[in-house]
Amino acid sequence: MASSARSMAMSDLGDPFNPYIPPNETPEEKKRRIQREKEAKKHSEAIDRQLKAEKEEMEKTKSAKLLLLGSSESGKTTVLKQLKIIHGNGLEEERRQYARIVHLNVLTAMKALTSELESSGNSLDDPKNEEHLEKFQMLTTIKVTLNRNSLTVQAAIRDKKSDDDTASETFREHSESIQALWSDAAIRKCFEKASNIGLQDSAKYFLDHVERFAQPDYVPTDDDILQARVRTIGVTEHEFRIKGSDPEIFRIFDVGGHRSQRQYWAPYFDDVNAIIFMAAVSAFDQVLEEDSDVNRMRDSLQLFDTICNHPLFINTSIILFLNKIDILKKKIQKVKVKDYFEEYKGANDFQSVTKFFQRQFLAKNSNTEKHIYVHFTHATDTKQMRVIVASVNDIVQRMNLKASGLI
Ligand SMILES: Nc1nc2c(ncn2[C@@H]2O[C@H](COP(=O)(O)OP(=O)(O)OP(=O)(O)O)[C@@H](O)[C@H]2O)c(=O)[nH]1
Ligand SMILES: [Mg+2]
Repeated sequence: MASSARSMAMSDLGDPFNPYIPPNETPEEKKRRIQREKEAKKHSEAIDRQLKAEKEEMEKTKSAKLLLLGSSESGKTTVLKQLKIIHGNGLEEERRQYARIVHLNVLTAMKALTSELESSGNSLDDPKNEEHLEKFQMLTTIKVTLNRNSLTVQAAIRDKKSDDDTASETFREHSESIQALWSDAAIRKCFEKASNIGLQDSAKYFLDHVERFAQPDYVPTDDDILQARVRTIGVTEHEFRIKGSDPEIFRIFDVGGHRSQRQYWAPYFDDVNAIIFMAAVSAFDQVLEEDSDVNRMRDSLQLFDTICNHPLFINTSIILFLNKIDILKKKIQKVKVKDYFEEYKGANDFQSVTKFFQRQFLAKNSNTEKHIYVHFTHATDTKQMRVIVASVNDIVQRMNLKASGLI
């Protein structure tokens, strides 16, 4: 008897919902009591759930919603990566998955160069490199596979499970040939000449580091990830908490800028606090990948016109990032803006050219009340982006104070 009483007391101690058991409880009373306790627990859980939902809703209304918009390759996802470095948990989550994107980027860059060499009718400078060229040209047949792979890479980053390593295997099989070809003067000539052969802006960065990327234990650095290019498909949402700012939570939406992707933007146009519109100022002499009849800069200007004057964005502030200024600086030493924009009468120097493009964008805005903040950016440079991100944060906070009537 004594031992059973003790064992009962011990089991009571372990149950917080059962602090007291009436003595001489009949089985019927026990059943009712357990039923009551179950209901109390259910009720308390429902209250917890409601409180949690209210807290989430409150945080949502206290957060700032920002859209990253712009044409393809303008640098939207790069800015997002910088935000992860500056205000998030860094790039650890995607670091390993990026190895195959880096490998794919190298393959794609060399593919564009060898195709250009072929169509120009020129031959390699060093005949010893012929065997490497032949080996590389065999890749034509798997180009489709590589493109498909770039999409699965993006899916892999999202759901973090994919062991499809075709790109890395192909890269390692060809890394020696790529290095030999990249050192050939005829290939270098193709690189210097062509700005419209499908070469991504970071092609040189990737081709210069092939040896490091080919190491069996290669893990991408932050810079490798910032330079890597994978086209965004669909729209992705990212949340950042910036301590000490008001609001603290920033919800940032990164969209795909390719023309086929723009149809997916509209559902995200409600309750937007600010738009970061990105345009690559260096792209004035390039055409769209999706339509070789359209100049990239003119496409950006047209898109900016649509966004700026969109009925849902009448009062939405726009932060305009005129990006890739590092590439622009180099490019205008050789390429004349007036060859692509006949209306341009100024000098071909950085100050005059950037002023001209800034005016072109601002002229699209038909609402004089609307604020458009302009920044000249170099999105792959973390140091510069720290300063830019801080000033974007200032703008959003000022907007917030204004909205609350405090200023
Ligand atoms: N040199 C240089 N490269 C940049 C800069 N900004 C972005 N890039 C590179 O440009 C390429 C395209 O950048 P993304 O950020 O992927 O472009 P995106 O706007 O997200 O493109 P979509 O997803 O297709 O809409 C990447 O290889 C980046 O590393 C810049 O300011 N300077
Ligand atoms: Mg992107």
